Order: sequence, then C-alpha cells, then structure tokens
Amino acid sequence: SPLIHSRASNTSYTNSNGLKFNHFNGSLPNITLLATGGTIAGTSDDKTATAGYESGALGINKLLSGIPDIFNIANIAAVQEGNVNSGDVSSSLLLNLTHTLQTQVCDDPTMSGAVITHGTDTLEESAFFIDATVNCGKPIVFVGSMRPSTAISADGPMNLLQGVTVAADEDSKDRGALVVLNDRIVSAFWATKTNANTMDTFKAYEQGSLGFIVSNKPYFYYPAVQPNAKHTVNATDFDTVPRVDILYAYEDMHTDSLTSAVKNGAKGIVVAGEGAGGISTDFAAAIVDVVEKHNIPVVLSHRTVNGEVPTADIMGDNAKTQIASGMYNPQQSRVLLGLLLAEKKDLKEIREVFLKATVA
Ligand SMILES: NC(=O)C[C@H](N)C(=O)O
Repeated sequence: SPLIHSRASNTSYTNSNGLKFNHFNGSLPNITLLATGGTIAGTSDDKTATAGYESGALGINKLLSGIPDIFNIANIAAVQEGNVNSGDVSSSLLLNLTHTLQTQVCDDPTMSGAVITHGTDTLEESAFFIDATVNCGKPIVFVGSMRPSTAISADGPMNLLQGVTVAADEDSKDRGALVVLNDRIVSAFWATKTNANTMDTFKAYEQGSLGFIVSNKPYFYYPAVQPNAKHTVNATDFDTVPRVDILYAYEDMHTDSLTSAVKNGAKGIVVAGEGAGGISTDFAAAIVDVVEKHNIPVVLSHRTVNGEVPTADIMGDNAKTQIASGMYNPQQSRVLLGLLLAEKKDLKEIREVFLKATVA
C-alpha cells in the first residue's frame, strides 16, 4: 500500500519516563527522536543556498510536521536536546545522550530504538562515541542532511524518514549505532564524512555500507555483526571525558603545538601522522620529552582516510612513548582515547584496545 496517506493517530500518550508521543498507535514501534541541530534543522532565505545558511535554526517538531508519513512508521517521542552546529557538540552533551539512551530506550522494554538528528561535520565523532557507550542491541540511528531544510530538494526529510524506518526495523538490531543518509546505512564504527558538500558523503570506504533503502524499505546485505576491533565503554562510571587534543602532522611541523597542548590541560594526545603515522624527527623527540615529563598517552594516527598505523612502525624507543592507532583515524582515536582515560585505563590497557584495530 502506498505510504503517502496520513492515517496517523491523533491520540497522544506519555510514557512512564515522561516521553510524549503526539500520534500514538499501539500497533506501531516506539522510537525516541533526539534532536541536536545541524543542517537538517538549517534554514536560509535563498532556496538555492547549500552554503552560508543558518545551521540549527528549526525545531524538531517543525521538521516533523513536513513529513506526516513518518507517523505511519513509528510512534515518535521527539526531544530537543540542543540545536547547534555540530562543531558545538561536546562530550558532556554526548554523556547526557548516553544516559538518556540507556535509561529511556535500552532499559524500557516498550521502546524499539532511537534516532538522533545531528550536524554532519562531527556526526561521525558522536556516532562513534555512542556506538562505544550504548550497547543494548536496540538500533540507535544517526541522521543529518547536507542541504538545509529550505533548499530545493532538501535531503533532510527523506533522511529522517529513512532513519526512523531503520530504527524501527527488527533487522537493524545488534549492529551497533548506524548512520543513515543518502539512502545508505553505514556502521557508526567505520563511517566518515568524505565530502564537505555533496549528499553522498558518509562512507566506510574499505568496509562498505551495511545496506540501503528503496521506497522506504531497508535492506541489509548481511546478518547482524559487530566490528572485530570494537571496545565498549560503561559510561555510568564517569561524568566527564578528559581533554584529548589532535595535532596534525605536516612538513615543517612545530613541536610547540605539543608542549602547549599539554601545558593547557590535554590529558592525551592524538597525532594525525603522515602516511602510516609519520612525524618529523624533532616532533618524535618532543613526544619522548613530553611523555617522560607528564606520562600522558600519545596515539599516532594517520591523516590518510584509509589504512592503519602499524605497531611495527613504532617499535624501538618510540614504542615506549607512542601508541599506534591501527585503523582508527584521528577523530576516532580522540574519542576512544578520551573514553579510555575516563575509564581510568592505564597505558598498557590503552595500548591493548588500540591493538585490536591493528593488523601488523
Ligand atoms: N551538513 C551539516 O550538518 C553541516 C553543519 N555545519 C553541521 O555540522 O552542523
């Protein structure tokens, strides 16, 4: 039967956690929709603008009102958690989201899953964080858009409809957090934004997408599986994430970026190294100095999109001071190192977690 007809119920319902469903139909799955902002909530006076618009301008209920069909898929409790450009999403917001997802979705047998709307610039960091901290098997789906809500052919409404559909689908369980944009379903563990402007931006180049969506029907290529390298975190044990800075490597790189990061309170460092973790001789010496003085972990990652930093490349003296990121890119390494420091893992334990993503 065609989806485009509105038979959504007008009965509202508030559950025991205070989640309000405006169109409640007892035969549909229950989904919580946590809105954080981004371009999906962006607006512009110019319908052709795909740049220079205002991010995080529209409330989630306004966005939903343009997609009434969504209420035929699931009962939706929409909560405005924030309305920011994704560069302003912080680890404290993510810890709040973790707590909300755990108590209001995981621990409530009447809830099927969750959708999080998010700006795409840092979406992969938040999705990676939540993938590590929320692991009850219920689908947690991140959606965003590349065009603001006012643009001709805005992609947000379809992405949101598809995200809710994926979150409500039994087949989406036990796959970790998911990213749904541009008709594709990608594992949050591997997803990265590969294009600053176009809609076909979220990719897991080496691992591929998990599935796709046609006429609002999700299809998964394989049964549910989790990444071999995945480390799960119990975030109830801490309420802040220590500061971890990313330093980008390049020819002529200066060592004072490292000393100043540590001086200003970084408790861990990720270096976006050249190739398989390359850095200058001076910078390597500066790392030895900083680690000896401050005993903080330094993870060497790669500024290339794909591949790994092998432990074999940082043997000898460097192995005492640097941890190979393996396949984790700098932004994934930062999130993971922050969570490991929050868990109070020591250097040896941190190394072991990164080793799970390392081939050689
Ligand atoms: N497409 C987007 O959502 C970009 C926006 N600047 C954001 O990340 O919030």
